[in-house]
Amino acid sequence: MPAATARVVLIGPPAAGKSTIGRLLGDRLGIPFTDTDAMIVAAHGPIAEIFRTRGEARFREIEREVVRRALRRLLDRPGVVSLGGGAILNSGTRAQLKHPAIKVMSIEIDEETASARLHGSHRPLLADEDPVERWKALAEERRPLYESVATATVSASNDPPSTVVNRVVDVLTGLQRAENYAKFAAEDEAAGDADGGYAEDGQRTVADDTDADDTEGSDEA
Ligand SMILES: Nc1ncnc2c1ncn2[C@@H]1O[C@H](COP(=O)(O)OP(=O)(O)O)[C@@H](O)[C@H]1O
Ligand SMILES: O=C(O)C1=C[C@@H](OP(=O)(O)O)[C@@H](O)[C@H](O)C1
Ligand SMILES: [Mg+2]
Repeated sequence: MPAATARVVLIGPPAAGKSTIGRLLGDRLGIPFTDTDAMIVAAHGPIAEIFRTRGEARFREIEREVVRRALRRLLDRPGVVSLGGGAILNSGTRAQLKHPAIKVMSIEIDEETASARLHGSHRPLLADEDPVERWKALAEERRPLYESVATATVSASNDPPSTVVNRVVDVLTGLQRAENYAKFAAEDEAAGDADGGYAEDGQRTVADDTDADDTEGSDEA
């Protein structure tokens, strides 16, 4: 995955590991990491406090502004941005996430994993008698929104953060390869190479050092 072009956003329900995985991914790729909740806390104080004194609607307004800036900056330079679980509730945020330069990784966990991670959680939306039930309802309700903006989905249940990061890097590498191939094919087409580099019998006619030895009739065979 060439870090120079990586623009990655992590979305998903609370406790999926967006903040944890995002930080490790930024380190791995050597590009800046931004956690929009941390930016909110730095500017406005603890999230639970914002919910308590100003209400969820005001929190969502503050969140939208912070996310808008973080995603704009992501277009100026590579980076990893972890959003809060509810950021995708905003249609403007969802529209920004549709930018083709941005890869949106939806981090998924199952109910058992969430249950193991929610003990002692300070998330105001899960400060309920039954936080796991509340989490399930939130995750289910938001699922269509996560799916509507996700470039790919990565499972984070039952695996340590390092494994999840590897999985994200693998997905990003695959996406990059597909993009490079599409670019190559488009350039090839534009250059007027009507057979796309293949002869009628399917043999590659463009020089390619990776499979030269496998070519039937090759001098080296
Ligand atoms: N893959 C993982 N395996 C085990 N624990 C994890 C993993 N990812 C995150 N955690 C833990 O789960 C909790 C929630 O992680 P966090 O990164 O804050 O999630 P999010 O930002 O999605 O709400 C934290 O205590 C974190 O240390
Ligand atoms: O799901 C949500 O609506 C929220 C998730 C939290 O972030 P994490 O998803 O990082 O826990 C935080 O933004 C706030 O408590 C609201
Ligand atoms: Mg987080």
